[in-house]
Amino acid sequence: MERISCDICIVGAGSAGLSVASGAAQLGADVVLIEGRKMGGDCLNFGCVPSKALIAAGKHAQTVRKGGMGVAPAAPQVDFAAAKDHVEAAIEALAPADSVERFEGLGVRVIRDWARFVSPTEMQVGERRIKARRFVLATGSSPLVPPIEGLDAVPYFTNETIFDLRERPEHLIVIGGGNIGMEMAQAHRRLGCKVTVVEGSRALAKDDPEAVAILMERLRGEGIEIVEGEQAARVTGQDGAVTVETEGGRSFSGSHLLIAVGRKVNLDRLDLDAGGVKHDRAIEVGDDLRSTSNRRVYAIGDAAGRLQFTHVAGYHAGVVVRSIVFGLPAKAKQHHIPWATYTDPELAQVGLTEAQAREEHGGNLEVVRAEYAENDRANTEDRTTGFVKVMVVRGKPVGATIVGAQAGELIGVWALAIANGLRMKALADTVLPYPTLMELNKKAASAYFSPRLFGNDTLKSVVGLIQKYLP
Ligand SMILES: Cc1cc2nc3c(=O)[nH]c(=O)nc-3n(C[C@H](O)[C@H](O)[C@H](O)COP(=O)(O)OP(=O)(O)OC[C@H]3O[C@@H](n4cnc5c(N)ncnc54)[C@H](O)[C@@H]3O)c2cc1C
Ligand SMILES: NC(=O)c1ccc[n+]([C@@H]2O[C@H](COP(=O)([O-])OP(=O)(O)OC[C@H]3O[C@@H](n4cnc5c(N)ncnc54)[C@H](O)[C@@H]3O)[C@@H](O)[C@H]2O)c1
Repeated sequence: MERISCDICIVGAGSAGLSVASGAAQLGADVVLIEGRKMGGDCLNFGCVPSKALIAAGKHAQTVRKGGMGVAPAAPQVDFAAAKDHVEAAIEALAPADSVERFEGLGVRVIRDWARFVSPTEMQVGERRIKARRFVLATGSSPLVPPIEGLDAVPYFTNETIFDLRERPEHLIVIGGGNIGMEMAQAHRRLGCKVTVVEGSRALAKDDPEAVAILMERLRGEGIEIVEGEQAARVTGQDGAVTVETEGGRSFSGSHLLIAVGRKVNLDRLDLDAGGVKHDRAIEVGDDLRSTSNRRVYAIGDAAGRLQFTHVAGYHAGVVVRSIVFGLPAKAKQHHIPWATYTDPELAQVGLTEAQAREEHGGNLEVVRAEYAENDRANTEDRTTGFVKVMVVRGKPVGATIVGAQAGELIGVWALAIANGLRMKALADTVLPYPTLMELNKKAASAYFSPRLFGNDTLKSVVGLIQKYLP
């Protein structure tokens, strides 16, 4: 058996693990990186990249279908397998950045196998025993397969298999109306499938209901059947013909089934008990992302059981690099983390929603808005659906919600403001190029000052005096 000693042993080469590996190795630490499946993890292979590529193909088809601005609408000729080639090409284009070669080039020792604890200070990886000063568990998550009656006997897809499907599903039934469910529903609909979403409570329930309502109207307008408040209880059928029955007694039939009901943290292979690492559904960590029971161990990304996004994985990586490599105190915060759902229109959030802000700040809250319908660029491009809504407390933004074109880009300004404690004045004072959608953000910031400026009688009296005496 080979024995390896290192400074940092990272388990999982997804967004979280790779970010720690590259940062720590480039700063001079001796790093071992272990990956049991595919380099790049979920985001590259089964998550963000393939989903955004498929969404882009759907958007293309929709542009043709919709026509407008003098261009005749036409039925798009969709080659579903070619759309999947595009998905594959996007993954291939990005894969070198996550490859063994790149990381070995940075001085990381990469081992392709599964890792498990054998003691609080050692992991076993195949025939190798690894002793490390610090372990970083970045094992990610997998699709949760719920205990729905009959599911074990019916063919179904998850995010790990749906992108390999090369024949267009006639009618895709999606169980779960979260981020995955709604993004995949619209992409498939636009590529020519019938789509039904069966959601147990409310679709996109973590987002602002007013913004979600606008998105739902568009999705339903495109012909997606979205059934809310219907928990899937039983499935029957075979290849090409599946039926979902709900607790409420309704049933929905289609040709293919996608399960998108949430995530399960990958802990099974780690033998956490042997490592003395406390866990429930995720690894138990404090805000420092350090195990509460084994101080050599950190958990980051999806494995930390907090918000599950690629940018959060990257952020966690920065926090632990600071702590492990420099020995400095570091904590992961959550109040400044944005997210976006890449439907059309996009939906994005950072900080508190309006409801959360009302609960937390009561009478101190002011909500300011800007409408896409009043933005010049949105009008020139016929993208007038949506709004920017900013929650402000004593001159500082505490949350922002955007639904509309490029919401995922526009939310960045509010993420910057909240992360850095900027005041609304900073945004109102910024000069932006005209005509841009970004001006929506400035308009919302200006809306905060308008009543203070233009509805201020004292100020008006002062202006009157100045005007009287100015030469
Ligand atoms: C369909 C879909 C779309 C998404 N879209 C977005 C998006 O647009 N934007 C966004 O921010 N987020 C998105 N996400 C979420 C994002 O993909 C995850 O938050 C992110 O990939 C988490 O990174 P991670 O490094 O924590 O885990 P992962 O990427 O899951 O990596 C963990 C790795 O650890 C390996 N591993 C596990 N156990 C062991 C072991 N014992 N030994 C060795 N290796 C092990 C796994 O094989 C895996 O490769 C999406 C997710 C899905 C499913
Ligand atoms: N754009 C993005 O950033 C993006 C995209 C996709 C996924 N993700 C990440 O992946 C995570 C997982 O996404 P997800 O959509 O699988 O989970 P989710 O938790 O966001 O949504 C799951 C939905 O399934 C519903 N549900 C659960 N059991 C059900 C049942 N039996 N019948 C009907 N409905 C049921 C829930 O009520 C919930 O609305 C997200 O939370 C996010 O962190 C991010």
